Amino acid sequence: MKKIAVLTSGGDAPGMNAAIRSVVRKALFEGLEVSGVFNGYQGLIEGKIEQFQLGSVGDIIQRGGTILRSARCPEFMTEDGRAKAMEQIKLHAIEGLVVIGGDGSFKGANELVKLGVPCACVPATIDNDITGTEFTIGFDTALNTVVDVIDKIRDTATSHERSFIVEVMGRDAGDLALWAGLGGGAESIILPEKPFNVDAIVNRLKSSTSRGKKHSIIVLAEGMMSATQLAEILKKEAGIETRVSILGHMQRGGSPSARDRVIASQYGARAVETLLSGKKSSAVGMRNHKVVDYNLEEVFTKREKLDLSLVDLAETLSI
Ligand SMILES: Nc1ncnc2c1ncn2[C@@H]1O[C@H](COP(=O)(O)OP(=O)(O)OP(=O)(O)O)[C@@H](O)[C@H]1O
Ligand SMILES: O=P(O)(O)OC[C@H]1O[C@](O)(CO)[C@@H](O)[C@@H]1O
Ligand SMILES: [Mg+2]
Repeated sequence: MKKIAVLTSGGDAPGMNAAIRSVVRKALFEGLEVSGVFNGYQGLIEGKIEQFQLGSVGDIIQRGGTILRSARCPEFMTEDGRAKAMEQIKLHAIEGLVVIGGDGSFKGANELVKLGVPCACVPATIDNDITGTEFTIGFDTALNTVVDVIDKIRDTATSHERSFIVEVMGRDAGDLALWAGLGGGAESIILPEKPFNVDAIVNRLKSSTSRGKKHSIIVLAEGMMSATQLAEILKKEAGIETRVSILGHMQRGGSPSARDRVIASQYGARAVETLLSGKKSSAVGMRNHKVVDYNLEEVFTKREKLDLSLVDLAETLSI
């Protein structure tokens, strides 16, 4: 193998830059040529490909977002789109591709594998929703961002003796909401993975009010419902007034946490090693504090269950 390329795809995640740096520098260290593909699969289709040197990834380990830019690319979901991407891969003599992104980006890589392109996938998404790895790049930074915001909301919730609903990203997964709820001391956490029980939430709010607790924070995962919907339900069913705070894209921004930089550095280098070792279709990740690589197919099997005992713990601790 003489030349590989790297791209970032799907929603950006803090730590993607640290992963790009790791891929590029490890590849150069191993004597490979390495190119950066701009704008994800869209850039692959359009041939937005540049050869990288050591200096191309200088001063980026601490930066949020992705210097390669990212995209959601419907054209790549079509055979025609992928055929155009294959022309560029051949034109640039790319023999292996590192795809940094989420589950959708991994599906895209799997399609390229079927067309004969060896791919190594690096999990990077604030959603933490990739089967086979305990942690994705970006999750830790987003978690710290959300907890920081919950702390701030609690100040005003306490001062005004109000209940707040904080809507957290995560697409269909509740990981970010669960960890942020526990870390932020939320009174209730509502997740797509757990049946929604309006009575239980109302009872918790009422019993804490009767004990003199006048404020509360409900953390809601976006995949369950919208915060506005939940506020309406609580108003209609129990006459409970809440303020709504939808955190939105601020959760994807900011300088990556030290932990995200470390795992990004580990994952990126491991992805290059898997390509060099001749593996054609792999993903890297973390299991029991160890960096691993595994067959990409595993990502598309059923997702491990979220540890819902953490919801019970959060509720026990916030009575
Ligand atoms: N089944 C598929 N076949 C081919 N390409 C796909 C497929 N699914 C997704 N992709 C490609 O991957 C891109 C990114 O996927 P998606 O928008 O789901 O984000 P992601 O990688 O899961 O990241 P995140 O969820 O963090 O935003 C898509 O826009 C598309 O170009
Ligand atoms: O940035 P977009 O395209 O609006 O996508 C938002 C989605 O992307 C994510 O931020 C990352 O997958 C999800 O949590 C969220 O549902
Ligand atoms: Mg995804």
